[in-house]
Amino acid sequence: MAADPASGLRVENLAVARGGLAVLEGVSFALAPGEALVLRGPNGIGKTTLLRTLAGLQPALAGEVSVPPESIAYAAHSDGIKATLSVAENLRFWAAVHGTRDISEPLSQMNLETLAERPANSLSAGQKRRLGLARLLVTGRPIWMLDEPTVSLDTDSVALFARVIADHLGQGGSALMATHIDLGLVSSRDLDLTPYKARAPEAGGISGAFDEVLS
Ligand SMILES: Nc1ncnc2c1ncn2[C@@H]1O[C@H](COP(=O)(O)OP(=O)(O)OP(=O)(O)O)[C@@H](O)[C@H]1O
Repeated sequence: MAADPASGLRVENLAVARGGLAVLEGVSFALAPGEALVLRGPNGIGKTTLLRTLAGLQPALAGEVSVPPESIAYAAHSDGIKATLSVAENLRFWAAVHGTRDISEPLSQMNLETLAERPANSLSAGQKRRLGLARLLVTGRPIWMLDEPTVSLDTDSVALFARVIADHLGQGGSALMATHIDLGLVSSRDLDLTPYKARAPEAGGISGAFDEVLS
């Protein structure tokens, strides 16, 4: 049986793949309630792939994850926004899906009150990003996974976002983030994924045969 999400997230010996090829192998870490962990590593190392796997959007090649995807709220680049619904309708939709609370607090926390009746497809990139982050608040899920959450956000919105994360951590939530900026969170740690880069397939395998055709 899966562990209680309140006891945090443990990942052991995880291997993940993209496009049919192993990207990361042997990834192990723990994320305690109240803690933020920032994934680091060069472009293409597998930060997004790791987040997608933990969120249950794709299967792992190997390894153990201590909590089910239902404990995790994932915010990706595309944010899951319904373009033809208004900001408020988007949040009401997600609140209904997750059986959670009123949307007024998330609207105010992400500074979206004056945009509540605007169709989502008329928002700027940064405003869309704020709506995607407000969605996290209505999920009521304890573990947030965020892929470059501050892209397109202006300085004030980054500060707003950092406050929302700090509140979430203060309430016993946790956050796993791929971000290149320093959010100034007191309790955050870094996890460099570079040492977990999967070994290249053996020469003579499919890619080896492909090289021979090209040469
Ligand atoms: N749809 C796809 N099909 C095949 N390969 C993919 C696909 N998306 C990503 N990849 C490859 O998978 C590997 C891991 O990509 P991923 O997006 O997880 O890296 P990342 O660390 O998040 O990168 P970045 O810092 O650039 O966002 C890369 O080599 C990438 O080229």
